[in-house]
Amino acid sequence: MASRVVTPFERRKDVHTDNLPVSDLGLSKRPRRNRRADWSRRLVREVELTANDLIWPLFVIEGDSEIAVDAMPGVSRLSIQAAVREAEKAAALDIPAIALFPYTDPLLRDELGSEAHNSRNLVCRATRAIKAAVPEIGVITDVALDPYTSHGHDGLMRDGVVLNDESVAALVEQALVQAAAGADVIAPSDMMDGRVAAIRAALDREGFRDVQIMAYAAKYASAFYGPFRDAVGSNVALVGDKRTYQMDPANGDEALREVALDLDEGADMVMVKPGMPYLDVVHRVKEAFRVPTFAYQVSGEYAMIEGAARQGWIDGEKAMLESLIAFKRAGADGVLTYFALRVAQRLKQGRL
Ligand SMILES: NCc1[nH]cc(CCC(=O)O)c1CC(=O)O
Ligand SMILES: [Mg+2]
Repeated sequence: MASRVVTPFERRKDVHTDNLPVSDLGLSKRPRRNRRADWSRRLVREVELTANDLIWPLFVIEGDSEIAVDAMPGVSRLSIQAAVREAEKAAALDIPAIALFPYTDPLLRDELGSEAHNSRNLVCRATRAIKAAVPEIGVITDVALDPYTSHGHDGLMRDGVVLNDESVAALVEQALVQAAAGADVIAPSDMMDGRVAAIRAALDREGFRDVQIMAYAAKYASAFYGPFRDAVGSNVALVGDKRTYQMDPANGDEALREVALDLDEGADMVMVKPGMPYLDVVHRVKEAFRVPTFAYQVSGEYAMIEGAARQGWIDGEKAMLESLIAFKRAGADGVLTYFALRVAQRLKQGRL
């Protein structure tokens, strides 16, 4: 992009500095030298954001109409046909992958989350339609029962307890129908122990050896998921909270243990979630394991930036870009972000 020649505000005639006393600290080291000109700032820049860093989460819903997500201005639940069109747009802008999340009809939700392993469910049909129309884009599907259970939890429940091993069996079935529908990447977001190994074994057994696993390895019990739960309708019913399986926000070392387990069990990529409040975790994971590491800028983070921007309280475009470059600086190889399309459009136009 051509950089315009502008008079630094220091040298503008209308800014009166005549009365300032001259002073010289005699410094030999002046970090500001590298920051004086746009060309120099670009030259010393350490990390860059490109379309290749982006994964775009999309919400899908049955029927033909788009339904706005109240707490995520600018985000809607899309029909399968609309999701196909958005996937086409994303591919044209070189976004490598999209991640699908369904709003399931409440009538299809039950105690067992049975709809999760219906091979004709919304996510499976959306995956088939997108892979048929836009084979070049990666499709990531979420493995967890919360969009399908009447109680809103990610696993199966008995006497108020979210069961681990029983849930893993259900998650394996869910992963298999997604892989059969053409998902390129299975992304377990449920935080049950041992689910990566179980899913890997089942995928291999059923002929899906090349289907990748992106593990939500360090997923925290977070208030920043609020708008997402509204979007997929899992908040209405949610009994209690998810602190018996999602991580305590106070823990960092534990994230390294979780990531080590998921890698050991066969995860191809790992994720830290949420994003911005957990950049230290992203950094530690990348430093410790040097594996493909992703961060999820979750719904509540999007809502904070976009909500404040729409009020005119912050510059939304700048806050969006700053938040995303921060993930790269922390060591993330990529970011799941609801801003993906907007950022990719800007990158294409060279407006960064
Ligand atoms: N297992 C479901 C799931 N997968 C992704 C998100 C959150 C994504 C977001 O907030 O954008 C959640 C919500 C939750 O765990 O309650
Ligand atoms: Mg784990």
